[in-house]
Amino acid sequence: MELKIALLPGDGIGPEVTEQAVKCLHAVEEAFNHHFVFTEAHAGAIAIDHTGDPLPEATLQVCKESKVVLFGAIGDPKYDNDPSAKVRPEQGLLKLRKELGLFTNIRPLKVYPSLVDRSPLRPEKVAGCDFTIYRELTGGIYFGKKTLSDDGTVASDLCEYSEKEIGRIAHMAFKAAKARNKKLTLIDKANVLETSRLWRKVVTRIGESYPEVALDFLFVDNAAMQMILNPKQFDVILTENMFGDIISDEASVIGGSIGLLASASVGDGHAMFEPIHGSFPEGAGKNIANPIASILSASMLLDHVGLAEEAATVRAAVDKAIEKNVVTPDLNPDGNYGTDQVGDFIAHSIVDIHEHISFNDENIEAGKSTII
Ligand SMILES: NC(=O)C1=CN([C@@H]2O[C@H](COP(=O)(O)OP(=O)(O)OC[C@H]3O[C@@H](n4cnc5c(N)ncnc54)[C@H](O)[C@@H]3O)[C@@H](O)[C@H]2O)C=CC1
Ligand SMILES: CC(C)CC(=O)C(=O)O
Ligand SMILES: [Mg+2]
Repeated sequence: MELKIALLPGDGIGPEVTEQAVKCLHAVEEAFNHHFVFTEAHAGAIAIDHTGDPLPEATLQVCKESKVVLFGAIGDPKYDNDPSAKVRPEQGLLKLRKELGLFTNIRPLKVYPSLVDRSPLRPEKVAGCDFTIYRELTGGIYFGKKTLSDDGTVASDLCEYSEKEIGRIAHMAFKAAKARNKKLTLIDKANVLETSRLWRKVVTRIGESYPEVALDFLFVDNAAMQMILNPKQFDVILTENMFGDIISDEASVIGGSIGLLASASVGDGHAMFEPIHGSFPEGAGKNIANPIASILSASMLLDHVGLAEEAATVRAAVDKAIEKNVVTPDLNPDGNYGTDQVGDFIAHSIVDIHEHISFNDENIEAGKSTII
């Protein structure tokens, strides 16, 4: 298959982890005889440095002309430490999500058996934990009107949702739940927020078309607690933009590190794949960032374009690295493996696994840590 991939490494550790994902995609090309055409472009702080714009028009064009986008991370302390900055790296990412119509962000969490002891929670609480978060990505408070009074003492951010915005992601989450363990939990704050009450109404109505899926509701404060008390109760979580952002970082520690969590953003036709973490500026240039979230994002990309066996092979190679403890310091502070070495190991394993294992429908499905 010939496939056009837009590559936006971004800032901080973004380029380092994306490099490993590209290495793994090259290994897939070699093993399966595909041809991937990468076009690299700037986004985030690096794009501001070059053009003054965190999402230059040329970058947006590259993304629109490619079948899929592989994104690293954006963000830089020089903007984080300057609250008065008018142009910020994060605006580029938000605009990109909006422009590409990526209204659904899928963030799967799976606890690897060999990492159970890395979780800050007790092993029996987390062993076997496997759920997926469906986070709305192009609406809500991140996109609402912002105001700041002339004297700078009063600010506001508007949170707005329409039935249409809620309905389209709700259908995707119900379909995912139907294909998984048939449970959907809507996380909201319907005891306080009007937007949350609209979410409940729309999701309840849509739920009638999915009678096999058990729907329940949790207020977000309780959900944050339940995530730690009993994470195995979850199957598919559906939530709005900001709650999903927060809950998914919290969920990531269950599995041992945020450096393991990948995501797929889909919607009107375009699709983008990125780790859930940020640019981890303190880790940049030190060869310590975990590349697995980026590599698993690449595996979600392969699934998305119909290359299921290739995606399963990447996941199997990641499983092998984790089982053999070929992991970065976030998972093994006493180990000897950096970002590069983990990327090399997984890339070599992809070729090796392809030579020795033939995936059928059953074992492809068994590695279902990705799209649903
Ligand atoms: N999608 C994106 O591009 C995102 C960008 N950001 C931006 O990133 C910058 C830093 O934000 P933070 O709040 O510090 O979040 P962050 O996700 O970059 O880092 C938080 C902590 O998570 C750990 N971590 C993150 N990625 C890791 C990896 N691959 N391997 C090992 N450990 C990892 C580190 O301990 C780090 O201190 C900010 O400018 C922020 O706006 C934040 C979140 C998402
Ligand atoms: C930096 C934000 C725009 C995004 C974020 O934190 C995320 O998508 O997880
Ligand atoms: Mg986030």
